[in-house]
Parts: sequence; structure tokens; C-alpha cells
Amino acid sequence: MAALDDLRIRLDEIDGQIVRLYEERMKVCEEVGELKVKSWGRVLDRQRERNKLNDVASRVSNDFNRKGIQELYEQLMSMSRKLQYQQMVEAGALGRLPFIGIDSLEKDTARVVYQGVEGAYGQAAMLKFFGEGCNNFHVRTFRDAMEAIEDGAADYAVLPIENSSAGAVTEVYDLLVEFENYIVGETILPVRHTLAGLPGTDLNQIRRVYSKAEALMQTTRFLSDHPDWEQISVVNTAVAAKKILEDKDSTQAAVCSAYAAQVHGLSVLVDEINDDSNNSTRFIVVTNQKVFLKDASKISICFEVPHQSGSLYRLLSHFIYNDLNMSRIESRPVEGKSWEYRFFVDFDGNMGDAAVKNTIRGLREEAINLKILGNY
Ligand SMILES: O=C(O)C(=O)C[C@]1(C(=O)O)C=C[C@@H](O)C=C1
Repeated sequence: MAALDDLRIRLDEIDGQIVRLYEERMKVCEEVGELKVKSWGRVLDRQRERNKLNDVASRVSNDFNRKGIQELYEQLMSMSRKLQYQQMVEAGALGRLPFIGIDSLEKDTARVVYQGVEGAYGQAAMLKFFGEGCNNFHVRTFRDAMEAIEDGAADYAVLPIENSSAGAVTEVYDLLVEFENYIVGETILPVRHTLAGLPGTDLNQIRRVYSKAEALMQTTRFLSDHPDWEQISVVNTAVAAKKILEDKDSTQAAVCSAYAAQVHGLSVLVDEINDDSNNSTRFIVVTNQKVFLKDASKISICFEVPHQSGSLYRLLSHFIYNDLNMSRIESRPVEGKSWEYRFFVDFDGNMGDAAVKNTIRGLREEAINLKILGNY
């Protein structure tokens, strides 16, 4: 048997040939790219790639190598596509993304909508982002807020998208797909839940607790010490507080913020009852125009993937290749298609960056229903 050193010398020789051939292959792909730029054609040719995979698979001697050569060629062709997307972008074949860069949001004159009633965390987030004196109104549901934006009744909506302990606010993700509204800002609000009731209420009297489902989830540890309390979910924590005041029933309490308790004339019975003391919620600011701040640094997109092995992996490789940092990925079922998913991805970047244009160009060709949700 040959010694290890000898085998490695042979491998080095083979690799030298592979590297040389790889560069030769990429040169030819670059020429193909030039033709595609001239004809403003598509980079991805699925049929050609399928034929190529079949062809190389038919040339090897066993099943193990068949899988291997196909994986290798998938990678090779993905590299040539990435080179060609770059050529397209450099030649201006992508141009600007359909968003207009602006210097700042007109916060002073804006009319803003939030979901819930006075005292809602959404109101606190809105005041944090737009300032105490901002012109605002509230609606009952997230959908109402999206509609108010789409109809032009409000310029901006402030909506929760993610909580640090309960995770995604899935309804808002789905609404971002359904409505032609775009994210232009975000703000993170620390969430401190309290147990609030009518003034003078004793904890022993309580039989029912009202709150938003997520808030009940975020206070599980405290509530599990009171297993006899019935937990009832309502649309918003401030709605829960309002209900306690209106019902005038001291067997009831609400999980809400100290602010909501104060707004609705309740007493804080137990302060800071959230399981995680760093609990915070990220709110997004949405508008009906395709605009982005020129100094924006985060992009949110969503897309569906073909229902095939490796398709998400291949799409995400665009971020790696273009050296973009992905900060979040979330999936939601695609309506009407059982077990198929839409992925929501956040990544660092600005729409003016070549790396971002490159990535979007690749994803637009290779993913299904790509939507840019905003740059903020
Ligand atoms: O044949 C082409 O059109 C190429 O650009 C070459 C190539 C490849 O690498 O083989 C790359 C991308 C296409 O999707 C198909 C094949």
C-alpha cells in the first residue's frame, strides 16, 4: 500500500488540475454572463442545470459518486450564477430597487395608528418612536391598522413583530405579505408586566385573569403559582385592563403594563411578574410607500422555496457569498399549500449596496414570490 505522503502528493496533483479547470470553467461562464447581460436574459437556466446534473451523474461508476458529483456540480453552477448576477448588477441590468431613498421620516406631521386601546404597549412604542406629542389614533386589530395605512387614513402604523421570550407575532408577519405596506423603522420596548386589579383587591379574591395570549405566556411562572385562576385571552393587555375597570369585579385581574393600569385607574397588585426580566418587544413602523432611509442598515424580505431537498440551503448561500450577515429567519405556512413554507429573513445592509443588489437579484430569480418588506 502507498504511504500517506505519496497519496497526498497524488491528491495535490489532482487538485492542481481541478483548480486550473475550475478557473477555466469560470472564465467560460463569465463569457456566457456577458451574452446574458447583452440580451438582458435570465441567469438561471433550470433545464440546462437539470441536464448537466443528469449528464455528469451518468458518467460516474457508482451511486456514492453519483450523489457526490451532483452535489459538486450544484455548487459549481451556483458559483457561476453568482458570478453572472454580479456581472448583471455591474452592467446596471438590475438598476435601482423599486424603493426611493429618503433622508428622514416626517415624524412631526405624521398621523400614526396603533393597535389596542390607550395604555397598550403599542402606544408606548409609538410614543417612543414618534415622540410624546405625536398625532395618533388607535384601532382594534392589527389588520385594522394595516388597512388604515393602505387606505391612507394614517401615514404610519406601529405593530409588534417579535418578543424576546414569546417569539414572533405571527399574525403581523402574515399581514406584511398580504398588504402592500412596507417597514421603515423599528423600536424595541422593554416589557414589564404587572398584575393589576381594582384598588383594594386582595390576591386571594382573584378567580380570573385577563390578558393578551402572549402576555399570559410571558408570565407563566407567576401564573402557575395560582393554578386555580382561570386565564382568559383578549386582544390586548390594555383591553384587559379596561375590562377590569368596566366590570368592577374584584375577582378579576389583568396582566398589563403599569402604564395601562394607571390609564385605566387600576392598582398594581404585583409588579414585574414576567418570567424573563429582560423581556422586550420589537415593534416595526409601517407605511404604504416604498421608501427607505438612506442610512438604513437592516433589510427584511420574504420568499417561498421550491419544495425540494436543499432549496433553502441554496437560497441562503447568496447571503454567504455576498458576505451579508443574516440576523433572523422565521417561517410561516404558505396559505393553501399544506406543509409548504414562506421564509422571512432579516439581514444587515442598505438597498444601495452592491452586495444587497446582488443578493436580491439572485433570490428574485431563484426563489418564489420574493417580496422586499423594507429597509430601515
Ligand atoms: O449554460 C449557462 O447558461 C451557464 O451560465 C452555465 C451554467 C453552468 O455553470 O453550467 C450556469 C448557470 C445556468 O443556470 C446554467 C449553467
